[in-house]
Amino acid sequence: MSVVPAPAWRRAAQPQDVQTLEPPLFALRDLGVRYGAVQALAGVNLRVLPGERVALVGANGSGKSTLLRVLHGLVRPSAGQMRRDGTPRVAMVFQRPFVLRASAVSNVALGLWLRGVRWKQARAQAAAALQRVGLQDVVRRNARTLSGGQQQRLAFAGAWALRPDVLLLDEPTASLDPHAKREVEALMADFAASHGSAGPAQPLTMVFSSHNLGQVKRLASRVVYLEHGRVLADLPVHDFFNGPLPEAARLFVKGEMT
Ligand SMILES: Nc1ncnc2c1ncn2[C@@H]1O[C@H](COP(=O)(O)OP(=O)(O)OP(=O)(O)O)[C@@H](O)[C@H]1O
Repeated sequence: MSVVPAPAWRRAAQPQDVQTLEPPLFALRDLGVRYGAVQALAGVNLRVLPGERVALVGANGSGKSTLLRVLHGLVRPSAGQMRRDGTPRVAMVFQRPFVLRASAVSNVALGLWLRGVRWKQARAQAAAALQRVGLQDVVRRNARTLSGGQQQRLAFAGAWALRPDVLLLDEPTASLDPHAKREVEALMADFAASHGSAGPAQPLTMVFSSHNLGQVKRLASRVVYLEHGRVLADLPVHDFFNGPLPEAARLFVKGEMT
């Protein structure tokens, strides 16, 4: 009798199959999240390793934002558990970043000040972060008057100023025009090639949600496909786009690519 190997996506969905010497930054086991009657995540098993660039894909309402919020610690699981290795610094860029009616530099500095950095130092770090994202010419502009793309870069500066080990991005280019999209994507690639708070030996880890599968192909090292709060496929990016997929994921990819 010949033994037919399980499809790659089925094997990859089993966390015990992931062999690595490195401890995962995040290890989620049978994790579930409920918002009242809504089961936003169910039975999620996921390990995120240092330096990975994980893309979360799936239809609206499949649980991508919730998963990012769990990783950030903003949403508590209602079932299962999440383990974190050590205390990585985690920063998140939200889908609709909140922008204060204040200068760009004050917007970024405020995030640092709220974490205990003195105001003068916070402003200096904020200015450096704005430079990092190419906003050095609008440091003193009222942030509300910045374009959509600039406001998104402002949000990136806010995250960058925290010197994160893990960067979580919720549909970072969703509402941007093509030019701004390209700029923000270039920034994501640039950040992905950076390192965490411990220096060059510690590559930055990125987890982002996206409906833009071209972007996923360009930026991700691994793709997690969610449907109705469950992980249906968890594959290296090449396998996700070239290998066999569960039917629902295959149809999703086909639909999003057209
Ligand atoms: N605060 C909340 N209260 C109640 N239900 C919520 C809340 N946040 C999310 N949900 C529900 O949980 C499910 C998962 O939502 P989530 O925002 O995580 O999905 P998503 O994949 O990020 O969607 P999108 O692509 O539209 O951003 C959806 O059914 C959503 O309506």
